Amino acid sequence: MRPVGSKYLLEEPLGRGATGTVWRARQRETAGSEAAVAGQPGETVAIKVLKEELANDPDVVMRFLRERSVLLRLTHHNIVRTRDLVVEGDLLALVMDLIEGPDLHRYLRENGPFSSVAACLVTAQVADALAASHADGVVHRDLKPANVLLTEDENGMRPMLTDFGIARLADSPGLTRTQEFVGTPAYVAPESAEGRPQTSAVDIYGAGILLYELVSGRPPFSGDSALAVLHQHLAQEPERPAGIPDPLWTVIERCLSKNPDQRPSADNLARALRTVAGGISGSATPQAAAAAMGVGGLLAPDPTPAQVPDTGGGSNAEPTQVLPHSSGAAGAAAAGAAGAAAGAAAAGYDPAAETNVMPHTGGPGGQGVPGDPDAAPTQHMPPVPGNAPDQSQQPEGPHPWENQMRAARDRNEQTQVQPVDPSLDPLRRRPHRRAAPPPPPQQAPYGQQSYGQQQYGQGYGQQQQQRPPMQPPPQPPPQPPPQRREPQRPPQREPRPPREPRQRREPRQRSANPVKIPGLGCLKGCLVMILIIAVICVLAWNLTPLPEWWADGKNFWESSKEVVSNIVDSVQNLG
Ligand SMILES: Nc1ncnc2c1ncn2[C@@H]1O[C@H](COP(=O)(O)OP(=O)(O)OP(=O)(O)O)[C@@H](O)[C@H]1O
Repeated sequence: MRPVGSKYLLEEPLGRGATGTVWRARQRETAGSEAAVAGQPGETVAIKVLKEELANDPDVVMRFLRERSVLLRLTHHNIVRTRDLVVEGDLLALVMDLIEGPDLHRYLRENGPFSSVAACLVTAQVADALAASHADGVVHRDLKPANVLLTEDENGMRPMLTDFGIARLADSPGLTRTQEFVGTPAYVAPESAEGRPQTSAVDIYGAGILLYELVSGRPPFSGDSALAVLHQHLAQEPERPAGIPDPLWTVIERCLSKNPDQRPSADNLARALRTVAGGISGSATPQAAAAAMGVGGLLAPDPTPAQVPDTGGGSNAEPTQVLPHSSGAAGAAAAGAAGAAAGAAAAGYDPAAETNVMPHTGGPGGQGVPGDPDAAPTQHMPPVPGNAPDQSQQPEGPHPWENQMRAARDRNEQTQVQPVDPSLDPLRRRPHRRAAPPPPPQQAPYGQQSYGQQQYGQGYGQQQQQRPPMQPPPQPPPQPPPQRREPQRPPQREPRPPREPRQRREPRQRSANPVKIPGLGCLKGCLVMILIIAVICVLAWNLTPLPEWWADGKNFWESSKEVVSNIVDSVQNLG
């Protein structure tokens, strides 16, 4: 069993995705006040340990720390709760509630498609989770059956949406340096595939695909390669599976609109699906059936969808929305690319596979490059020539956070999760970023307002999971006796006021001439100048008639000695 921080022990792997491995783990001791759920010793939890390449990416680390309060406060009846975020040396991990049931992908594989009514009711709960997160400004961006876990409660099967924040953590400039984006081809919205501005409507598209898959057993678009699938998202209408009631098909079609503005809000989707479920069930009343037939009127879009900045999708003011994204290829490029690149990405492509790291729709003839052996279905594709982001915007030199991480690693820190002061966010000043990151989420709401109180005081109130109020954060808990740590840390000092960030200094230029001019304070220069003067004097003495005029033909050394002894005599006489 491997410890994670001082608080958790990894027991056995539950599964592996493109962004990390999920472990069943046990709480070793109660977590400190920095965790959303302190937990009890012996309690079982699920821990997602992020892949090394993510954990080593300073941008991911920065976002991990900065967004911890967003992730920790995202609580809903249908969202797997994130209990804690752990940073320890090279390791980044999310501690979650352990859900014992299967995920929807596995459930579908083992049990086949759902009835139309069941599919509506399951997707309605997923839409509830999306409505809550969108209201908080969080866009999931990787909605798919594998990210919906099923648990049983007194009301039957309850879907729980997980992996919130993973896409946003993984979608790092460090990764997008290679002009890739994170997503799963079968569930990627057209605007994401094309690199157009993204909003919470991408999640509605994902919900539409999920709903389609629940009733038909397969996603609407599939193909031999990732690009072939992306092409269909962009250009092809979904085929209507046999036996789907009209109102349900209306909902699916609206969710799968190519135009994000025509997709319903998550709230409206949930309401519409419940109306459809009520109207198509065997025991439906005529009124319920009529209401279901009029479902189109319930599918109003979100007038203020949560934005995904840096995709061109919104302002940078919202801390919860920063999802940097590299620019992508035009739809036409994708369409043209699909066929040509089909062979490149064909091998091993599974439309329902785990999150893929995908290019922004590669250009014609794109060749696959070796993928990550840890995540076999992950597909890396080359960038489109001419669509590569401006190289001048690439970061140069070490990332400011590298120093902080290195310092943390050198101290061999255990479970240090620190809130980040917005004024200290070094990325705000990074020249390569187009958009300054927004201020980090406020610490104040901890313990003051539960998520449900903030967003759904009345509506979904009874569905909210109330988190126990938290202690005011920043005083770190006393450290456990160090196992590997060398010297004892000094006692906690008063927190310092935020310092003005230092400008990065240009590396010092060495002069082409290593000898400084005398008079500018350089001893070496003085000595060299004295030497030069002495050489000039010797040359002048030997090559000019100076000795005849001045010293009756004596050589340089004799006359020099005479001059020096005269000076010494004069000084002594003066004394
Ligand atoms: N909180 C949890 N409790 C129990 N099992 C979980 C939990 N979270 C994830 N799992 C399981 O762990 C496995 C891997 O999860 P992970 O999220 O890494 O997979 P994935 O969604 O395919 O990956 P990715 O989103 O990175 O592509 C899945 O089978 C999932 O069912």
